[in-house]
Amino acid sequence: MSDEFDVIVIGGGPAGENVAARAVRGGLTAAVVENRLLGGECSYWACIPSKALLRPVELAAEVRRVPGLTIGPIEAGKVLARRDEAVAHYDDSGQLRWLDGVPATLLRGAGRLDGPRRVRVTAPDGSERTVTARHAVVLATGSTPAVPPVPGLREANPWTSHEVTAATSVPERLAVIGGGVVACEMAQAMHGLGARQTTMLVRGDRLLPRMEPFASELLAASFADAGIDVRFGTGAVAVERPEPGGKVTIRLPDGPPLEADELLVATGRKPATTQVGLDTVGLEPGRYVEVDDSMRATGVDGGWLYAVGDANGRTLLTHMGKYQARVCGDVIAARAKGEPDDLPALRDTADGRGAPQVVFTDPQICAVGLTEAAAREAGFRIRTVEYDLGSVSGAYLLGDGYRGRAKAVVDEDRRVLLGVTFAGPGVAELLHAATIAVTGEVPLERLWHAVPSFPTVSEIWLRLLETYGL
Ligand SMILES: Cc1cc2nc3c(=O)[nH]c(=O)nc-3n(C[C@H](O)[C@H](O)[C@H](O)COP(=O)(O)OP(=O)(O)OC[C@H]3O[C@@H](n4cnc5c(N)ncnc54)[C@H](O)[C@@H]3O)c2cc1C
Ligand SMILES: NC(=O)c1ccc[n+]([C@@H]2O[C@H](COP(=O)([O-])OP(=O)(O)OC[C@H]3O[C@@H](n4cnc5c(N)ncnc54)[C@H](O)[C@@H]3O)[C@@H](O)[C@H]2O)c1
Repeated sequence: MSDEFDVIVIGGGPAGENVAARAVRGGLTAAVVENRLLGGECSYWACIPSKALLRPVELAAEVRRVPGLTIGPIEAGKVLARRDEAVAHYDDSGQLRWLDGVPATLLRGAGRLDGPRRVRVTAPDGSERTVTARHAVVLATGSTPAVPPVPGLREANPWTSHEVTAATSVPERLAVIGGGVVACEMAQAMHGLGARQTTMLVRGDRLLPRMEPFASELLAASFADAGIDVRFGTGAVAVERPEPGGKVTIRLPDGPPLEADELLVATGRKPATTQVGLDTVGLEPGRYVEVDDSMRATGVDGGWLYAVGDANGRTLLTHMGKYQARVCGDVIAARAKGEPDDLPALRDTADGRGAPQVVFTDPQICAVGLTEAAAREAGFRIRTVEYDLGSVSGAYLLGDGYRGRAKAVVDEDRRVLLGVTFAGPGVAELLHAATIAVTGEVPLERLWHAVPSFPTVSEIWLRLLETYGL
């Protein structure tokens, strides 16, 4: 096997895989170094299993809202079995076949930079080899869960996103530290699959603090209805678990301690860049790798190092990592061939403006662009419009007691949308229309002619524009 490739990608998650595919499409050779499973965190311990666990919970809630249908308890065992199928039983041979077809080479093992354009790969059997990149090395090593320094927490061996998405049973009593996306999605999944007591310890005053406040409120109301105990302004001050895998006691700032059978820590991520040899190329290990809009790492002589996906910290979402990967693979190919490297498609212009995101809870929460607070902070002259989604015929027909809301943030100087947020059952598929409107900076007067079909939830677009005054 060759020891030289045009491009070497360290990390075979969704971002890394896509860099390799685009570079090969551009006429280059590529190798992907992966030390666990090709497909990355997203395929086995994040997006895919979490959504497989949430789907029946969401569907059961939808069915319960429609009179005339009855539904029994969810059979957690069957849901966990379907999750196992969704993660291909933690076997990446399907992904390998895909990579072979690209075609690109898999180097199974841990990759580490070893000076400019060199990567040392330690195979699972401990053997080592050094491979060289003719044009570029791309770091796509992702991120790992951050565990806060609470006394006793690490020793208690809590669940992180990794363990909860791979759970083989549902704990009777689950405690969750955090109020972000992982905490909300996984608290709902475990509660819906049968946890008898689910308690969330949220240090702030609302769930999903980066979303519009109304979305946080709707979600909190839904959790309260479902019997999830959400406690704001609190957190763990100490954790005890005398028996490995046994009962956990969580000491709180005040009041009696909380007892649980399992504890999930969902307090954000840290970059997986401590063990990748950043020090050999003049960068500081353990930090997000700062990149320019062509995904090239800043501060590295020769401009041969790139970073995509979670590893650069721009936006920790699969679709954004894959978008960056397309930019990166294409720009590397253009530069290698001496072609223009500054075309619009060769720059990341979507990060930093409020990337589209769907939180797959019930209600679903999704948003793109700027929230009202972010737009004000950025100095825009704005007006906001809100509308009750339950008053839209298409939403009403989805089920009784449909609760949802939408909000648009309008740039008053240009009369275009800066951001849109939807909260409600089944709103995820509304988001891409908003993404097109915001990214395309479609004038409201033009948007008026995009007529939504009756009776769909998309009629919310008409109602928002009417509320604005069109
Ligand atoms: C529970 C959960 C649910 C999520 N749900 C969603 C969702 O619904 N939608 C969404 O858009 N995002 C979601 N995310 C975020 C998403 O998982 C990440 O943004 C995405 O996985 C990042 O992709 P990546 O390719 O950058 O990194 P990863 O997917 O983390 O892949 C990195 C790969 O690099 C490998 N690697 C690391 N170091 C080395 C090394 N030294 N040598 C060789 N290989 C190495 C790892 O083994 C891994 O396979 C979720 C995250 C979590 C935790
Ligand atoms: N559906 C999706 O798109 C999806 C699903 C899951 C995860 N993700 C992505 O994965 C990433 C990680 O998710 P996450 O939920 O772990 O992170 P997050 O940043 O969304 O939320 C972390 C939460 O933990 C809190 N927190 C931080 N430190 C704490 C501490 N010491 N004590 C108590 N609380 C603390 C924060 O205030 C925040 O509310 C996010 O960027 C998210 O976008 C996306």
